[in-house]
Amino acid sequence: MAPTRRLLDDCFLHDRDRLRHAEALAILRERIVPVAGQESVALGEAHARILARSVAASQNVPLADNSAVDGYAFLHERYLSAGDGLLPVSARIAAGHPLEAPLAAGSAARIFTGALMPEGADTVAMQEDCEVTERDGRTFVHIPPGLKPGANRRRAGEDLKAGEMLVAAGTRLRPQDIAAIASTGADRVEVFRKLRVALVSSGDELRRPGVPLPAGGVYDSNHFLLSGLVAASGVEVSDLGILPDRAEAVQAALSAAALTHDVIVTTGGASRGEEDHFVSAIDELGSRHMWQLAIKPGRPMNFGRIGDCVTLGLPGNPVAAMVCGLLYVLPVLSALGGGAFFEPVRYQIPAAFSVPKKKPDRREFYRGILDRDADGRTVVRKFARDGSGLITSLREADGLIEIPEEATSIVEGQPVDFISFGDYGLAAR
Ligand SMILES: Nc1nc2c(c(=O)[nH]1)N[C@H]1C(S)=C(S)[C@@H](COP(=O)(O)OP(=O)(O)OC[C@H]3O[C@@H](n4cnc5c(N)ncnc54)[C@H](O)[C@@H]3O)O[C@H]1N2
Ligand code: MOO
Repeated sequence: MAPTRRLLDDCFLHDRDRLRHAEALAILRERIVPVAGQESVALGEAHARILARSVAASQNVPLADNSAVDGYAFLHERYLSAGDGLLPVSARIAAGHPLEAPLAAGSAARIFTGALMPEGADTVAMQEDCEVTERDGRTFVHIPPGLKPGANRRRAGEDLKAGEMLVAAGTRLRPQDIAAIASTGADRVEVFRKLRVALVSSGDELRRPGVPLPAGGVYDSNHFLLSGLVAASGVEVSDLGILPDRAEAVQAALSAAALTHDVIVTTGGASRGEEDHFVSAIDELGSRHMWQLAIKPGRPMNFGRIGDCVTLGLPGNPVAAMVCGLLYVLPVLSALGGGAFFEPVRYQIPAAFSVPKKKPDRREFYRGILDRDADGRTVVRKFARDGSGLITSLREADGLIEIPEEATSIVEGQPVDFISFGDYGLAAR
């Protein structure tokens, strides 16, 4: 039987006693209940929103057979029997201007990409392959041999069939999903309402950029890191600014914010120094579901609730804030907002580095840089410096290298798990 872990109440524990990544995810998955509110939005407003009601295709796409190329349309059977492949051109059909009558028997139609196939034609030859001649004031086209019946014709419903499930409820709408819905003629979708997310930074040392720093001051860079990360998941962000290191001020701000937000994301003040007040504020105002994880960086991460509002407390060190933002905050926002509690894809990539000694019992995340070895194989390098305060490492990296709890060393060439920033839309271009 797995040993039960006690509720962690101090930061001087051994990693063995801390909550593991998988346990933290299990707690989050279990305790997050999606918001109920829904609304109808126009497709133009639907990007990154989470679909609340599944959408089925109301009609075939394409609606009718049409030409895939600019060329000449004809009836395959007749072209075979014509022998020399020479057909008179009896019509011209542009996209949006269908032929009113059937195509004259034994003739071809000049046709353009996307134009409706006329009745009496089933195949199209590309114009580059055809030879056009004028004879006695009439135009003839020579269709090359070897075309299969139905060539270059797009069939009605080949993209979507009427009635087919198109996008399932719970999907975060991507441009290609919205394009598919638009292709069926629907102009609105039912989505979950936007989550209201409050962002709070904490620490007497912090200042917003634009003012001079006092001695010992630090600019609040995490605000911009986290607001960008969460805004990309289609939520409404309110900026609650910087809270001082005073218990009453932190409590007052959190209890007020909890009344008007679905989620409060804090950064800093997450460990339990005397100047760190978030954890005690959550204990005072609501309940804490987890704190102190067996991960590096990100150890002081916490999760709790004040009334109906979920609180996610991220460490102040920027690298830890980003790691926790990607691994915990984004899946929580997705699940709360009606979507999936998603797991990032792990790519197995050979390590171009070695770690002779890793502490067991904790999961470590290094900043990984993709590279090629002498044979052209993709490998992953580790950003040389480990500091949790190095924003540079987040900018240089292509993603996170994830080393599981049980590992005690990494040998060069060994495959390691890689989580790509690109999968979050955060790749450098
Ligand atoms: N005795 C212990 N000390 C520390 C522990 C521990 O377990 N025991 N954990 C360390 C770890 S791990 C981390 S991570 C940090 C995080 O602690 P906090 O969340 O309480 O963060 P702060 O102490 O407020 O700040 C840490 C660091 O980050 C800078 N910071 C804070 N907020 C921002 C911001 N918005 N933008 C940019 N930089 C920020 C802050 O100035 C500090 O340098 O605690 C370790 N200590
Ligand atoms: O684990 Mo902290 O989260 O070192 O940066």
